[in-house]
Amino acid sequence: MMKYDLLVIGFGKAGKTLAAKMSSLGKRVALVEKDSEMYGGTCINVACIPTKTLIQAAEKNLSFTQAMHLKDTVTARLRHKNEQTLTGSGVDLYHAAARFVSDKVVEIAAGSDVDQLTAETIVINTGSVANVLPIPGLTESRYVYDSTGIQSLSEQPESLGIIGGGNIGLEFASLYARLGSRVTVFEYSPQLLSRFDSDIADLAKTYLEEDGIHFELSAAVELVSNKGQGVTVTAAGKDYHFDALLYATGRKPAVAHLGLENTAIQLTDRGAVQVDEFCETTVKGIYAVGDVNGGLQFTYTSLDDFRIVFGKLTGNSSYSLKERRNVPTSMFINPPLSQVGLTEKEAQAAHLSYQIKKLPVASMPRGHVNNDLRGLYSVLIDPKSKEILGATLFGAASHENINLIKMAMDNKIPYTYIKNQVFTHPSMAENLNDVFNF
Ligand SMILES: Cc1cc2nc3c(=O)[nH]c(=O)nc-3n(C[C@H](O)[C@H](O)[C@H](O)COP(=O)(O)OP(=O)(O)OC[C@H]3O[C@@H](n4cnc5c(N)ncnc54)[C@H](O)[C@@H]3O)c2cc1C
Ligand SMILES: NC(=O)c1ccc[n+]([C@@H]2O[C@H](COP(=O)([O-])OP(=O)(O)OC[C@H]3O[C@@H](n4cnc5c(N)ncnc54)[C@H](O)[C@@H]3O)[C@@H](O)[C@H]2O)c1
Repeated sequence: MMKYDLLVIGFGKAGKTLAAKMSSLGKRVALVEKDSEMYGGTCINVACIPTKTLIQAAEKNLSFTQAMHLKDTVTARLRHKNEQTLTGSGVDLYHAAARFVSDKVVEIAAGSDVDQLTAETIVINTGSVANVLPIPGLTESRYVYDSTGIQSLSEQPESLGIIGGGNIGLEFASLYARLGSRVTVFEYSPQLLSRFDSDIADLAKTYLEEDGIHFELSAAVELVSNKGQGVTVTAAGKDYHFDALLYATGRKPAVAHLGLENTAIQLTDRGAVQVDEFCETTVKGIYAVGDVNGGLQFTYTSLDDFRIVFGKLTGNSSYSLKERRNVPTSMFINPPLSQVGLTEKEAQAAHLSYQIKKLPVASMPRGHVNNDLRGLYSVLIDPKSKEILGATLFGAASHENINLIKMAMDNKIPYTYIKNQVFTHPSMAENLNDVFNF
């Protein structure tokens, strides 16, 4: 049995970064990935990078075929680069499925080849998989896809149904509508984007509708079936016919087939690997990072899990999940919708004293240069401490500018600093002067 200092299961963001870094410090490191088409992990192969490449391509008016080709080129390039970086740093890469047979022994299987590895430190980084709701016909019907399947269609669907109006559902709705498909989104909740303040959520819905997307809210899909051509969705007794159907109703930690029942590793009641503030599981020396540990499901939070585990393994435990705060988000609809800290309704629910200011993109010079006046930047401050409580930026460049606000919040930089900061012109960022001008 091969013995390593560190064994990483899964080629995810946290795991691959940790593996390369520990190897560069002279440790013996192995990484096991079950699918060679997933070298580099979910983000670069079937998630963030391909979807944003497709969105960008659609915005440049590329055809469906051109957009798909560009996406395949980009992901293949990154997959190759990730493999080279990992093996180039001295990590032993195993193309095999990993499964625990005991706390510190992992069986790796590639076809009929089975081997065992052991390591002092083991890191589980197996990601997540799409939730499959128990809707009759969902898994049995043809032309039904999850977020991975919908990225490899050979032909553009003229009509696309989407179950779920969250991150994945709305990003694909926006993408396919821009490519020219007729899109209908079935969302269970009575309000779209219910996490956001209602003015922002309503504005986003209006823009998505202007792009041709149709919404069925409070929709409980009862049945998916194949009647004649394509796929049929039945909701509230009514049939809707599509060429293709995407389901995007959340993702759950990938723990199946990992053999955790052979270990003392506990799961949470939501099926994630239970971890402490250092991402350590209930077995000392075994860590779980990224989507599999039940935290926020973003590439950048997986990377932040790496920082925590790397610190712990190298004798610096000053940063942990307890210190993580103000995690920003960006949803890549058109224009992008970004958020950090509190929304107004959250500030109200917490009975905080706050002031809010909103600035429409239509009053921003760069909005006119872009010839895109859609959106609204909205910020919340504490009038006493002058600290920023939160921001929702809906409009061009929001996915960049939200990171500036996060930095100010983390460092308790008062809003007055941004109000008076010198920004380049004409930029979207310069409008932070005005939106923070309380
Ligand atoms: C369509 C889509 C779009 C997204 N867009 C964004 C975005 O724009 N920005 C963002 O920050 N996040 C986005 N996300 C979320 C983001 O992709 C994930 O949070 C992130 O990739 C999770 O990374 P991870 O480190 O948990 O592991 P992953 O990157 O998921 O890696 C896990 C790896 O483990 C492998 N594996 C699983 N089981 C085994 C086993 N038993 N043995 C060996 N290998 C195994 C898998 O094959 C996989 O390669 C998106 C997700 C999806 C689905
Ligand atoms: N830009 C980004 O950062 C980005 C993009 C895509 C995905 N992601 C990550 O991937 C995760 C998973 O994305 P997701 O969109 O699958 O999950 P999600 O939690 O964002 O959205 C799921 C949606 O499905 C709805 N839903 C649940 N059951 C339903 C039903 N029976 N019928 C109709 N609608 C139903 C929910 O109300 C919700 O709106 C996200 O939480 C996010 O962390 C991030």
